[in-house]
Order: sequence, then structure tokens, then C-alpha cells
Amino acid sequence: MDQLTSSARLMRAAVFAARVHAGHRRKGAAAEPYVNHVLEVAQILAEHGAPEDAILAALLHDTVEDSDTDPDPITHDRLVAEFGAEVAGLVAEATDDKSLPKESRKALQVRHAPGRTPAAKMLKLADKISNLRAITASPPAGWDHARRVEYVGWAGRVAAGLKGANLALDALFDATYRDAIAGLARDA
Ligand SMILES: Nc1nc2c(ncn2[C@@H]2O[C@H](COP(=O)(O)OP(=O)(O)O)[C@@H](OP(=O)(O)OP(=O)(O)O)[C@H]2O)c(=O)[nH]1
Repeated sequence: MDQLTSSARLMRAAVFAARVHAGHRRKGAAAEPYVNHVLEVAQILAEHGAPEDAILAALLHDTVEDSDTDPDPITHDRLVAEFGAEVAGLVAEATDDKSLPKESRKALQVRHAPGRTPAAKMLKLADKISNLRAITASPPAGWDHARRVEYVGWAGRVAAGLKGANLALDALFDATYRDAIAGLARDA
């Protein structure tokens, strides 16, 4: 990997993610290809001065979590081999333990946020920015108003523990959160 240019590394990660997520769709009514989300998270980071390893990890951040039932799941060791230990470590920080019940996973995201590394904080904050934008623009089919309110409130509690690593991202989260609240108020 070391001899690749940074744009070659980025494109390698983008293609890797596109292949892993080839059969995945977002939950929103528009059912966008899942890879659109990871590209958006990477774009948010690139536009707000995040380190390159965080941008690569953004492209890859759901590859382990979302391939766990595949015949050939993506493992941490595979990411280390393909993209290096730094990037694989950031993906690991952003990966939920899907063996836990959903309520525990959600509580752990809030509890673990303040102790994440700075690059992982940026990645998770950009992830929440993308998910809040999606809640406003194309809410998951079947999510009633109360469920959207619950999600937005929970995302705000996770984000509170992620702030301080990148002030521009903090400000973008706050603006996105305000838009999400305004959207919920309009729909109430
Ligand atoms: N808002 C939104 N979320 C979607 C969409 N499509 C897929 N998702 C995923 O669904 C999760 C929210 O759905 P929930 O029912 O609350 O949780 P779960 O999928 O983890 O069980 C988000 O997790 P998360 O914990 O917020 O993010 P992550 O840390 O897993 O990436 C996100 O990864 C979409 O169109 N809009």
C-alpha cells in the first residue's frame, strides 16, 4: 500500500466498498444504493480537513458490520492487509457489535463516543451528519414521527461525546441537527 498515491488508495477503498455494498440499499424511501452513504461520509470528511486515513476508513466503515452474514465476510485482518492497521483500526472503532441487542448497541455508542480517537470521532460525527440528512430528506420507510424523533435525539447524544476533534465538523453537525429538528417540527 505504501507506494500507492493517495488518490489511488482512495479509489481502491471506494471500489472495495462499492463491491461489498453492491447488494445493499439505504433504508430511506428513495432506497439509494448503500455506497452513496459511505461516499457522502468520506466527502464530508474530505471537505472539512480530516486526515486521509479517516477518509479511507469512512469509505470502508460499514464493510465489516454489513458483510457479517456474507459467505466471505470482510474481517479486520483483511482490512489490515489491504489498507493498513491505522485505517482498519478506525473501521473497528466505528463498528458495532451486532451480537448485542439493539438497545445495548445504541447505549454503547453514546458511552464510547468520548473515548474514541480524534480521527474516529470525526468519522462517527460525519456518519451521524449523513444519517440526519437522510432522516430529513428521505426517512426510512415505516419510521413514524416518534421513531424519527427518537433517532434524532439519540444521534445528538452520541454527537455530544464526539465533539472537539474538528470544530468545522462540530458546526456542520449542529446545523444539520437544527435542520432535522425543524423538519420534525414541520411534520408534527
Ligand atoms: N438515518 C438512516 N439510517 C440508515 C438508513 N439506511 C440505513 N441506515 C442505518 O440504520 C441505522 C438506524 O436504524 P436503527 O433501526 O435505529 O438501527 P440498526 O439498523 O442499527 O438496528 C443507522 O445506524 P447508526 O447507528 O446511526 O449508524 P452506524 O453507526 O451504524 O453507521 C444507519 O447505519 C437511512 O436511510 N437513514
